[in-house]
This record gives sequence, C-alpha cells and structure tokens, in this order.
Amino acid sequence: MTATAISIITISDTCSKDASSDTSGPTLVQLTREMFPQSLIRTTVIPDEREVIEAMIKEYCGMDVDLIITTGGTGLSSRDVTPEATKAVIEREVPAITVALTTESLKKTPMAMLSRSVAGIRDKTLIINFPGSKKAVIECFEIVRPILNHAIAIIKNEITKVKSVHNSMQLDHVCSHKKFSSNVDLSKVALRPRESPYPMLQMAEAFKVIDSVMKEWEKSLEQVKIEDSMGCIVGEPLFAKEPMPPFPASIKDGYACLSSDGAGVRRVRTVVRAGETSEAPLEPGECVRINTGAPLPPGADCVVQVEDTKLISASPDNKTELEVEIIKAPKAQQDVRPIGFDVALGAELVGEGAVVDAAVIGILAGAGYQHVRVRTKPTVAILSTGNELQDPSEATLKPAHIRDSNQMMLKALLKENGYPSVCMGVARDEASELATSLSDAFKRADVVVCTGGVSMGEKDLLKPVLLQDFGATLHFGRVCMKPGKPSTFASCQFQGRTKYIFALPGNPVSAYVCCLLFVIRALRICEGRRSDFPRMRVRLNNSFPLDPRPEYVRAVLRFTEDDLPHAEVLGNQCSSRLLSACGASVLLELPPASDNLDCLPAGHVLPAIITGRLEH
Ligand SMILES: Nc1nc2c(c(=O)[nH]1)N[C@H]1C(S)=C(S)[C@@H](COP(=O)(O)OP(=O)(O)OC[C@H]3O[C@@H](n4cnc5c(N)ncnc54)[C@H](O)[C@@H]3O)O[C@H]1N2
Ligand code: MOO
Ligand SMILES: [Mg+2]
Repeated sequence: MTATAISIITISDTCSKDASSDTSGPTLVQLTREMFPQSLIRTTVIPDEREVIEAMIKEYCGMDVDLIITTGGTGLSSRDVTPEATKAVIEREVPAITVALTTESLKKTPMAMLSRSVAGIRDKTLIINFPGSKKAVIECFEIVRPILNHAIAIIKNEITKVKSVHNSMQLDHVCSHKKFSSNVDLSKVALRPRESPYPMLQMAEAFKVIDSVMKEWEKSLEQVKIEDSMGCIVGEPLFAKEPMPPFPASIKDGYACLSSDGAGVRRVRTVVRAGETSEAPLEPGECVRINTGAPLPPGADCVVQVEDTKLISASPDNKTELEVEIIKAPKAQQDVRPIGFDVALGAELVGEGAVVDAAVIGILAGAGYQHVRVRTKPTVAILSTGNELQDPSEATLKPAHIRDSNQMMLKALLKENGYPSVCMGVARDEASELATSLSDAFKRADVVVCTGGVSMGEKDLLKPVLLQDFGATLHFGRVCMKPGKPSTFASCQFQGRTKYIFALPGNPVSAYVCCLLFVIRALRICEGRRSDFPRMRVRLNNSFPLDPRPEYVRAVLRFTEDDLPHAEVLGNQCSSRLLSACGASVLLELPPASDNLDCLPAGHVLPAIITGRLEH
C-alpha cells in the first residue's frame, strides 16, 4: 500500500512570516518520504488562524490527499487553534491515535500533557495534529508509523464501506504475533481458533477489493522488440515514417501503359519485375512488361493485366515479347497502388492502449520499427508451500508425499494469459522457511502467487507469516466461492516497494480457478486492460446440483445447431481433481443453492466465463 498523496501543514504565525524558520515541516517531509517513497508530498506554511487552517485542510481533502499531518498550534496559548479547526472539518474522530500520541509522549516529557492534538477522517483523508517542535514531530511520527499504512489502506480502499472487510482489517490489525504464534506452536494446537477469524467476502466484494488495491500499481512503459511484443498493450502510438507502398506499385502481372494511348498495339520496351526499377520514361505507343509489386516505370499511369492483352510479335527464340495488343482501353490508375495507398505517410499505425497482435507486428515490421513502447507488466513469482510436496522431477514418491503440480500449472496458466513468471520452488510449512521464501520472492517480483497453507490447519501459516514477518495488510482471507474458499489477498511494503500477495488454496483446482479469477484480474488491471474475462450464455447439457457457495465449474463447449453452445461439465468437480480443468474452455458461473433451487436442470441457460480456447 502506498500513500499517493500526503500534505504537511505547518501552522505557525512565526513560520508563516518566514518559512525558513520552519524546521518541523521539512522534518515531516523527510520522514514521510522515507516511509512512502513513491508519494507526492505537498507542504504549506500558514498562520494560526482557525479559518485559514480549516480552509487548507478542506482544500487538501478535496485534492484526494491520503494523509494530512499538521504541525503546530496544538498548545494552550490563545493563538493555538489547530485542534479546534481540525475538529470542525473532520467527519469522524480517531481518538486512539491521540491517546497513543499522548501516552507515548508522556513517557518522554510531562509537557505532552499540554498538547491537545486531534486525529480524524474527512472523506478519504486521515488528518493528524502533531505539536510544533522538530523533536516532538520526530517522536510523534515514530508513534503513528506502525498504523499509517493500515489506516490509509482502510480509508483509501473504501474498505470501510465493505463491512466484512473492515472487520477483517481490524482483525488483522489486532492479530498479534503472539496470537498467531500459538497456532504455530504445535504443543498448543488446542488453543487455535475453531472458527476462521477471516470474514467471508462475496465474490463481488473480493473483486472490488482487488480492483481498488491494484489501481494503485504505478504504471510505466518499457521498450520491447516488436517480435517480443505479442499481446502487450501499446503505451505510445506509432506513426508511419514512410508511405506504403513507397512507390506506385503494380497490382497485376501485365503491362504498364499510358492510359492516354487507349486500346491498340504497343511496343514492349523492357521489363520490370518486383525489386527492380526502370529508369527511362515511357513514350507514347510503348508499354513495359511488369509484375505484381514492381514499381511503375516513369510516365506509366496504368497497368493492363496479361489476360486483357494479345501477343502480336516476339523474338525468334520467344524469350522476349516485342509487341502486344491492349484489347480494352485502360483507365488512368487502373491496377496501380499509388504511393501511401496502404499506409499514408504519418498515419497512425497502432494507437495507445491497443493490444499487439500478429497483424500489428506485421505492420510495425513493414514500417521499419524494431521496437515498441508497451505498458510494463508486473513481475510475478510463484511459490508452492507444503511439507508433503516433492519436485515433479523426482522419480519416486516418499511416503505420504505428492508431487508439486501447482507451480508448473500456474506458470503455464499465467503464460497462456500473457504473463511471464519465475518459479521460487517449494517452501516447507515452517514460519521461518516461509518468511525466507516469501522474502526471496519479494526480491524477484511485484506480485507473489503462493499456494497452500491458508486454511485452518495448524500448519497453515501463510497468513500469520504475512502479518507478523512482513506487516502485511490482509485485504481478504476468505471468499464465498467453490473452489477457493480460503483465498487470501494481501499487500505489504518490502524494500520501499509495494508487494501484492495472492495466497491461493493448495488444492490444485482451487489454485487454478483463483489464479484465473483473482491473479489474472489483478495483472490485467496493472496493465490498464479490462479486468474481466469475456462471458457468454451457454446451455447446460446435464443437470447439476448447486452448492451453498457460488461455484465455478469447469466445462467444455460443444457448438451445435442450437442457438447457444452446450456446456459439458468435465467430470467430478472436487477441488483436488485437476482433470476437471483439463481442456476446459469456460468456468460456468453457478449460483448458490437456495430454498427454491438446489439443482440446475439440463437445458438451463447460464453465464460462462471464457477462460480457455473455445474449440480444440
Ligand atoms: N477445517 C477446515 N479445513 C479446511 C477448510 C476449512 O474451511 N476448514 N477449507 C478447505 C478448503 S475449501 C481448501 S481449498 C483447503 C485449502 O487448504 P490450504 O490452502 O491450507 O492448503 P494445504 O492445506 O496446504 O493443502 C490442501 C491440499 O492441496 C494439496 N496441495 C497443496 N499444495 C499443492 C501443490 N503445490 N501441488 C499439488 N497439491 C498441493 C495438499 O496436499 C492438500 O491435499 O483446505 C480445506 N480444509
Ligand atoms: O474452497 Mo476449497 O477450494 O473448495 O476445496
Ligand atoms: Mg491446509
């Protein structure tokens, strides 16, 4: 999570007359810049005037600033009105921030009793008052530092509006190291929570959270070779530096003529084939034998195809045509592509936001471009977790082990959707090993996709490790869907950059479906594409029982005489049975079972998300 906009307001009569005397403002700029390196930080110095302070806070809030820190004007003198002004503009107070500031500052100086700081929220902006001295500013910043990311994330991602997510955020926030480490301690397994502490989001809520979090991804462009640009999104338009064709070219194999000569016999002066030029201008009564794609000789203004001519005379060896008859009078420009006919000089070859396809690559190659600037894709790392996993290459299985199928499957699925990734191997279900592997993955990638360890087992340690070791914000930890219930989405700051983590359930089908629905959605948002896969209406071939959760059923489509394709479910849909995804063209979107509908009958028409090839 990155604050995109921060405002520092120095409130002081003295500093407003001489800004160079302000030391607290610049100190806050430095502190916030270190914590939010990618943020836009605005500063201002204003006098201790209540109306001015109120107006300034309101103005920044109107500019979608995420965080406003004021410094100064919190004391007891009659000019100290910052708290009053702040109270007048905030919509909701956050009193615990003030309590923390006071409690912690009192440990350093009893003077803290004389600060009347206020903290609160106006619209989507968090506003915190700090006292005026540089020392106090440094101390206060250290006190609020641990909550800034979470607080801004909650406010900014509108998660406050999604009650369940809000609960989850609060939960995450109070999910202390100790609470989760009891989970880790096998000897105290009896103390683990017997209910998941993570609220179960509806799909629409989960999508909304992903969309709002991923919108923060900082978009950039990169230059790639055109042959490597397939499927990329064009970042800057490209224009034709040359016309196509660059010369008037014949469309037919025949004779270049002067249209003013009309029909009749012509002397065949010479020949011009594709790739050749002919220098001498055509004289009346002459023609030049020409091939498709060859440049018209100077003077010629039309081409007559060989089918519309008669041979009149040839050399004795028949290797040269000497005279031909043009049967029908040609029109000017007949069968000629003038200069720039296909692409005019300066025409737009490919626009910003276009998806590079084979034709675009052909156009760019034909126009002499070797590179194209495209929108940068996030880098992705894949990690499998589980003590039971062996590398797929191992010949024999150890007792109670299985081979890791998720890693290769996810890599292929991402590649199929245009996203390269790196594989980070398998981490064992130990907190320290998971932390090391995650940290290695964060060094390699912006987005980390891991599988396993997100449900209720005492060895399901992904969530606690993300919270404890990386101070991650858990955007969600459970989703009402089948498969994929324990799907987890988090973000954290790592070495000054935001990392996004999709911790998918270990069951292979859950990982497959959640990668399609959540991970690829997120990656597409980063690239500025439309987030959803296309959908179509299909007819169910056989009846299908409904689950209490909305279900994503893998199916193939059969195109018949019927107006709609028929969806054939790919066998048992158990979340461990990856065979149910082999060859799938679509995910059928099944509604949850209800009192009046617990089974969809054969022939029922329902939406299908197109995730694979429609025909094989
Ligand atoms: N008490 C509860 N138990 C479970 C719940 C629940 O709500 N309460 N949810 C179930 C659901 S739904 C799912 S889905 C799974 C998710 O499990 P985890 O994400 O914790 O994953 P693991 O426990 O590590 O593994 C689950 C399953 O998948 C196999 N697996 C894991 N990784 C791989 C891999 N890379 N390649 C192939 N197979 C893999 C693993 O061996 C397990 O069989 O939790 C349910 N439990
Ligand atoms: O939600 Mo789990 O992915 O059904 O088995
Ligand atoms: Mg598990």
